[in-house]
Amino acid sequence: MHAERLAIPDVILVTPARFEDSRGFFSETYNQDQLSKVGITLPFVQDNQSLSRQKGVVRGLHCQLAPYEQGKLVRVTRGAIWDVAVDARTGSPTYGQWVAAELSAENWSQLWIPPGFLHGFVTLEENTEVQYKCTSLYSKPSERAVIWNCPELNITWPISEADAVLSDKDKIASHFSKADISFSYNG
Ligand SMILES: Cc1cn([C@H]2C[C@H](O)[C@@H](COP(=O)(O)OP(=O)(O)O[C@H]3O[C@@H](C)C(=O)[C@@H](O)[C@H]3O)O2)c(=O)[nH]c1=O
Repeated sequence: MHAERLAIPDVILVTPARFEDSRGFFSETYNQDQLSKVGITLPFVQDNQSLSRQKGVVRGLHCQLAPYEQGKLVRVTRGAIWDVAVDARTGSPTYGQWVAAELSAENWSQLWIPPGFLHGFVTLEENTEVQYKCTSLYSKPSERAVIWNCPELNITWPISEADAVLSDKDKIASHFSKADISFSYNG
């Protein structure tokens, strides 16, 4: 497994080894021991999967408030996404900043997004399947959303606004400063 800290160092791009042979490949897609060696130690309690039929589907930017804040380990098993994490931890030196990585069934990378971040992605291919492990259970009342193209965040998305396909909920999401989202930062 290869691990790389991104410009916000608490966000980690991990790429499990893939053993190819004439049949196809084998890969350990989750190994608690290897992840804990690179600092991903929180236990996961829920696995999610979504399918987006179109290219340009934007999901996000989402989070759940404390005590249901979620760390997420995101991967793609079909297609490709541009995956974005926004630091929403009050007091963090990178508060309000974002990082992104392309995750695909081909590059086999996974993005670790700790609790205290907003998460969102856009699909780069049709029929993209995203799977992610979460450190906290779903809590509908705790869900918050920030508009994907919030000018305060200035995220570089690889699609035009006209091509974005959003849920009704995500279309009317708030700006970052109006969303009333606050997470603690523990250094
Ligand atoms: C997130 C979630 C949704 N649901 C239900 C609620 C709703 O009826 C349906 C679709 O939910 P949404 O429209 O919120 O799905 P989606 O827009 O894919 O939301 C997801 O986006 C990405 C970016 C994340 O990071 C996730 O945590 C989650 O917020 O699924 C659950 O039952 N459990 C869950 O954990």
